[in-house]
Amino acid sequence: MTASSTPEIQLDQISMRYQTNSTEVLALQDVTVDIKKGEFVSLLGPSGCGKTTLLRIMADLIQPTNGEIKVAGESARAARLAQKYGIVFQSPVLYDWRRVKQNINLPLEMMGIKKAEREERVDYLLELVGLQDFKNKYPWQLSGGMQQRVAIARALAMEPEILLMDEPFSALDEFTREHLNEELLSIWSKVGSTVVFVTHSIPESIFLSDRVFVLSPHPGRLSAVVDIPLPRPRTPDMRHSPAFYQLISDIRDCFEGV
Ligand SMILES: Nc1ncnc2c1ncn2[C@@H]1O[C@H](COP(=O)(O)OP(=O)(O)OP(=O)(O)O)[C@@H](O)[C@H]1O
Repeated sequence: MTASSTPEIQLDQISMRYQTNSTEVLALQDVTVDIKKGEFVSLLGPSGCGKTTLLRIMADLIQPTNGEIKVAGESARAARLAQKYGIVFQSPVLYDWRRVKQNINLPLEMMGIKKAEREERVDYLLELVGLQDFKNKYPWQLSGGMQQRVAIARALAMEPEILLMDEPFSALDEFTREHLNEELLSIWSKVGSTVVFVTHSIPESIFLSDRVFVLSPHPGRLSAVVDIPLPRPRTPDMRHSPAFYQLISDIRDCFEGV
């Protein structure tokens, strides 16, 4: 999978100020960056540095106080209305009374897609996330990692151009998380979406991304953009390579002194 040079998401001087009764929080200040079509980028930073805020601005769930965002040359609102986004949250938001296949089917039903096409697409998605044998189970019968795979399949149902993921694996154990990182890359190589992935894990951001956007807190600023030149496909052994350790060290250095 290679990213094209066309900017898919353009953030220009984005600032976000939250107003509560007594206080004001400057959550983001002057974030300017382009994300290319087909690129996999991570937003990395400590708790409270504005990662979720930035993702929500990209998704058109909240409006920035200042600055402009363009998605494929149009507003984020136009992109949302054109169903360009798939979103995966930290905890999988699944309907417990619907079977796995019905959860994945939901956005397709809502869009009025014909039954035969829906069935074909759900089968493809189940295969993509490796859950064919579990399609008739209910979410509560699945492990946390499997539930998150259902959420990913559902987010991909409308074939979104852009997949926005907010710490999707942070509640999972280390083994499951690393395994799902590999699966996510395999899925991404097949669907070709642009991915924006929020994490506070340095190794996770390196393993997944083409570029890592390092955010520093109070106020949230883009303090560095780090290229990850590791070859693709990424393999588990890369996590133990000198190049990987060097990138961890480089990114740690970005946090020093901020
Ligand atoms: N709705 C809100 N009202 C007021 N302040 C908010 C609101 N949402 C976020 N904030 C504040 O904005 C800052 C950035 O929050 P945000 O959730 O974007 O950070 P984050 O990097 O995603 O954190 P975490 O890793 O803990 O999820 C924080 O100081 C937070 O308290």
